Amino acid sequence: MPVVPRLQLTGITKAYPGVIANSEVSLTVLPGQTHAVLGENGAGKSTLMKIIYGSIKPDAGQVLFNGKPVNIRNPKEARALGISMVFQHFNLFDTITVAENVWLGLDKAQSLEQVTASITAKAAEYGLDIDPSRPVHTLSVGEMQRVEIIRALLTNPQLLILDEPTSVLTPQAVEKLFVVLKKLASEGCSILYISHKLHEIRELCNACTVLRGGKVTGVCNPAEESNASLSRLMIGAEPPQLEHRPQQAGSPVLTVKNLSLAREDQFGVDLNGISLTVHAGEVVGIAGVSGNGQKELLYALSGEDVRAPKGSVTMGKADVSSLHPGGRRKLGLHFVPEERLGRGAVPTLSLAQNMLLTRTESISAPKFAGGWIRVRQLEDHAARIIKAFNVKANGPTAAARSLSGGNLQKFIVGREIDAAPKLFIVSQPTWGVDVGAAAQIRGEILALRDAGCAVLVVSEELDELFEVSDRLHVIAHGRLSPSVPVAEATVEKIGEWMSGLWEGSGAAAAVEVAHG
Ligand SMILES: Nc1ncnc2c1ncn2[C@@H]1O[C@H](COP(=O)(O)OP(=O)(O)OP(=O)(O)O)[C@@H](O)[C@H]1O
Repeated sequence: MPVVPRLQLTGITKAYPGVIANSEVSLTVLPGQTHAVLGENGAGKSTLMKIIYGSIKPDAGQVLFNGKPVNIRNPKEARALGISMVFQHFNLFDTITVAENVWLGLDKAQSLEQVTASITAKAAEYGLDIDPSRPVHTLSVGEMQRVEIIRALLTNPQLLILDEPTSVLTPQAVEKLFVVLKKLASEGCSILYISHKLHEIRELCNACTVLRGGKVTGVCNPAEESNASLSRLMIGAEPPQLEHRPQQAGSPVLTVKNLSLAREDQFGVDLNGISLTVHAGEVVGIAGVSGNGQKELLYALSGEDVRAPKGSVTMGKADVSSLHPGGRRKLGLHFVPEERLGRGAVPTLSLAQNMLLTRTESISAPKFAGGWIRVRQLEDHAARIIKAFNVKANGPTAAARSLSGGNLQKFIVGREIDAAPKLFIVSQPTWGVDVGAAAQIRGEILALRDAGCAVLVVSEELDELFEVSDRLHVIAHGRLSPSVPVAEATVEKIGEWMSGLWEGSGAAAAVEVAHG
C-alpha cells in the first residue's frame, strides 16, 4: 500500500500587493521525513510555513493532512491537528519561569505542578537539559530555544515546523538540536526545516523542496547534493569566492581604552576593561556567543549609550565618549544594529522614509528652505539602494515590514554602506540572508576596507569572521580578549576563548585556581 503523506499541498497561491509570494506551490512531506525548504531571500518560504500553520490564509490551493483535506484557520486549529511551529524569534516572557511560560500556552485544566512534571519528563526523554523552575531571563538563547522545542513537543506534534532554528545557536547547541530532531524523525514525526545553511540541510534532511520567486523550482535529496549544486538550484549560480587581499592598515580610526560600564538593564552584562583599536583599511572581528556584552559594547560605540568615561572612546583625535549617534555619524560612523525591525528600520514606514533614520541628504538646508524633505530625491535614493543591493521589494514606497527578513537586512546594510563611512560598525551582517546575498554583503565589507574604511564586525558566525577579518577578538562575560591576526587564529582557539579562557583573562585565572 502506498504511504499516505503526512502533508500534501497543491496549488497554494498567495499574493500581496505587487508580489506573488507563493504561486501554485505543491509540496509533499512523508511521515518521519525531515524536509528542507530552501530558497533565496523573499522566495516565499515563511509565507508557505505560515499558511500551513494557519496564521496566513492562502488565496487558492488545497492542504491535505494525513490524506484528508483540511482548512486550517488559525494556529490553534493547526496545533489541534498535530502541527507545531518553532519561530525564529522566541515567544517567551523574561520575568517568569520556564514552567510558567509553558503553562501560559496550555489549557488551564492542568496544574503548574503537572506541567512542571511533564516538562521534566519530556526533557529527559529527548535529552534536553532544562530546569523548569529557572526564570527565562537567566537562560542562554540555546536554552530558550530548548524551552520552545519542549513546548512544541508537549503537543505531541506529527509535523514540526522550524524556521531558521540555528541562526542564534552556538555550534555545540546546533549539534544537540540535531540529536533531538533525528530522534523525533525516527519516531515518525515529520519535520519542515527552513535554513540558509546548506551544510545543515545536507546533514539533517532527506528531502528538499526549492522555491524561487514563489514557485517550486526543484525537489531533491539534499544528502546527495553538494553545497555548490544546492546553491545552483536555489540561486542559479554558485556564490562568488571572496578575494581578501593583504593590505597595510593605516592610522587608528576607532580607539577604545579600558572601557568599563555597569549594566543599565538588570539582565544585561557589565563591560570590563575593554580596549581595542580599528585602523583605516582593516576589518576587526569580534567573535562570541550573544549575551556576553556585545549589545552593551555596541550601544557605547554607536552613541546610544553615552555613559562611557571621558577619553575612553575616540574617533581619530576626537573624544566621542559622550557624543550622541548623530554627532558620531557626522564624524563618519555608520552603524548596522542586530535588530533590524525597531532599531534598524521602522516597520510601518516606507523604505524611502526609513532612509531618513541615518541619511539626511534629501533634507534641504533649513536656512534656505526650512528643512523640507525632497520626497522625489529620497525615493530615488532608496531606489538606487534597492537596485545596488538586489533588494526584493515593491519599490521605495513599500513598507519595511512587508519585506522578507533577508531583504530588509540587505536594505539596511546597503543604506549604511552607501554612505561611504570612515568607520563602519556592523552586528551580524548576514543574519538570515541567503548564500548569494551573504557573499555580496561580505564582498561589500571588503570593498569598504580596501577603500580605506575602518570596519568592526560583531558576529556569532566564525566562518564569516574568518572570511572577512584581518584581526579577531573574542568577547566573553563582558571582557575582550587580545586580538590575533586571522592567519594565526584557529577555530579551536577562538572556540576556547569564547568560554572566557584566554591567557591573562580573569576567567582563566579562576579556572587555574579551581584546578588548584
Ligand atoms: N505582509 C506582507 N505584505 C506585503 N508583502 C509581503 C508580506 N509578507 C511577505 N511579503 C512578500 O512576499 C515575498 C515572500 O516573503 P517570505 O517572507 O515568504 O520570503 P522568505 O523566503 O521567507 O524570505 P527570507 O529568507 O528572507 O526570510 C517577499 O517578496 C515579501 O516581500
